[in-house]
Amino acid sequence: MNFSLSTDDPLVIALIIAAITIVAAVVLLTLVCAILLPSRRKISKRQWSTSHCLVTGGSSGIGKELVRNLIRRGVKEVTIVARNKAKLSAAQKEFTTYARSRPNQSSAPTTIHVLSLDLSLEYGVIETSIDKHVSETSEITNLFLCAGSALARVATDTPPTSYHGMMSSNFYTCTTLIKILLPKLTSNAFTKKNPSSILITSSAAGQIGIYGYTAYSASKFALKGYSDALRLELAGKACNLTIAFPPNTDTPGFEEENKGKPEITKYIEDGAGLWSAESVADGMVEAVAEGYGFKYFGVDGWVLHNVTAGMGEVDNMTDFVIQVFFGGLLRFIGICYGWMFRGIAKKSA
Ligand SMILES: CCCCCCCCCCCCCCCC(=O)[C@@H](N)CO
Repeated sequence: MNFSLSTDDPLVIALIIAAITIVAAVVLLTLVCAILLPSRRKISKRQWSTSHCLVTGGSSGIGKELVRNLIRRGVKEVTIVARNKAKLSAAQKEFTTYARSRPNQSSAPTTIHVLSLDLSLEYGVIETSIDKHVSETSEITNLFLCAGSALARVATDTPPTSYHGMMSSNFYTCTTLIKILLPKLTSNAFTKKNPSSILITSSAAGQIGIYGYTAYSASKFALKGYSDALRLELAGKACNLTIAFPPNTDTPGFEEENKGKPEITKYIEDGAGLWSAESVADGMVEAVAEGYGFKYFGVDGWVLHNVTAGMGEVDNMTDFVIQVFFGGLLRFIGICYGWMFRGIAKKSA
């Protein structure tokens, strides 16, 4: 048979048309996304040097490492918000020394403010305290919400009040501060070249319901729903919103939550590894500096992020291509993991 005869074959012609259609669709969709995708607003080095960062939960764990990271970036002022006065003044002392000893200083050492405040108090009390602090220092330009805690219990072992407790420590701490500071963070003082920023700390357990995290997962999922809705309010405003989904992180809080944690929970979450607070904090600040909407950690985090994309905003071109063209494959992997987790839970039932 010669060549011209085989291209006459209707099957070959159909295949060629199909291939051209698929390639054209991929190119067209990607092009449309490239045009419609809003450009990321980065925070420049110069801008950090004029910023006042407020960090909740900044006296311990990820929040504390995040403060250290901000000092290294040469931010102008940091306010650490936490409950424990003794821990706060210890952190203030430690960080003031650290700020002064920071090598290669191109800007003045960071000023460390502390604000002792129980973020589970009534809204009015918190608002008064924050307003007073701002008037005594300067306007907040970057908000880092790292306060939170974890309870690892199955539903039958979770006291009813612990659901309120988890929402109060992980969710309301964020919504309250954003309510207070959002008008200023979205004011005309900020521009596309000089944006303000908000970081919300969810968890990998805010992307996937993990055995033994009934109350905790719920509070971290709440942050995802909240931030998806809030992101739309920020359209056209020069305020970046980043939500982070860290895996297990080596902190005092993690040691605390491990007491009484079900073995199955430990087994499942161990799969994503144990990260240092320093690397998680650095990843989060870097994501904020780069203007990313979502921050995940490691390969598991990457898969979880793309498989749970749902109706959330698309962050960048890579995510667009992965989610649109490989979403089905990732979902299949997710289903297989689900079967595995179900098997683990069933065996110990
Ligand atoms: C589709 C396939 C994806 C597969 C990967 C699944 C692995 C799941 C591991 C998740 C680890 C979650 C840790 C959260 C820990 C946490 O937030 C608390 N310890 C708080 O301190």
